[in-house]
Amino acid sequence: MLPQRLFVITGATGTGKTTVSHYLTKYYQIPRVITHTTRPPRPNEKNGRAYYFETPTSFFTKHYIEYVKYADYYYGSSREALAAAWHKCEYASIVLDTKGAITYVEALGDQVIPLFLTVKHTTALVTRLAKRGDQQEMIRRRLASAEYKRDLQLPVQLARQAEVIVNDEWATARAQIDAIMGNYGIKKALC
Ligand SMILES: Nc1nc2c(ncn2[C@@H]2O[C@H](COP(=O)(O)OP(=O)(O)O)[C@@H](O)[C@H]2O)c(=O)[nH]1
Ligand SMILES: Nc1ncnc2c1ncn2[C@@H]1O[C@H](COP(=O)(O)OP(=O)(O)O)[C@@H](O)[C@H]1O
Repeated sequence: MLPQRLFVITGATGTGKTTVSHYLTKYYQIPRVITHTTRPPRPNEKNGRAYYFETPTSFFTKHYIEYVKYADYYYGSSREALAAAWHKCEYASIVLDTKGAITYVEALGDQVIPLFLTVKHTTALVTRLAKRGDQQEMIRRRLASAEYKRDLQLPVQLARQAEVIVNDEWATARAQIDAIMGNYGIKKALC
């Protein structure tokens, strides 16, 4: 049996984690582990696709590998969702904050391939979040949070394994992702 591997996509808000996850699904058929959150959906976010959207009560009825509080909302990833993604393909991806990414590296070791996303100038992030349709108050709270500031830096616990992707220009970031996939022998339309 082939080893199961997990691309853990992490980095600060707006750096392109969701974009990368969608790219891996669309062009490499790598399934994404869907996580749970108490955050309200943004425009175009559908329940069961972007997240499982939960109430503060329903959130705590699930079984989590880990969960975090990020800028006032809870987010958690379940063992069942990871198993479901690995059932489809020996590679899967998950989008996590850096705290969650560290938990996964500690739990799964070299099965985890962290992809740390960053940008050269954080001013670009504000524009991106507004363009994405995030409400102004949400952007303000998000950028003022300790979690946002923390996630701008690559944590030391991820440094050995992480691929750092500077996503200023999508064409450049995409080429780097294609090169990473190539290094793992992953071809387009893998599963
Ligand atoms: N630890 C952990 N982080 C999660 C989980 N689901 C989502 N996140 C992270 O929570 C943070 C906030 O997510 P979101 O509200 O969608 O904002 P975004 O980063 O602007 O797309 C991001 O860093 C996500 O990667 C989870 O199950 N566990
Ligand atoms: N290289 C890029 N240049 C400009 N806009 C981008 C780039 N990468 C992603 N975006 C856009 O920026 C917004 C935030 O990206 P997203 O993938 O949602 O980030 P995250 O999941 O890290 O919060 C989205 O509207 C996305 O389409």
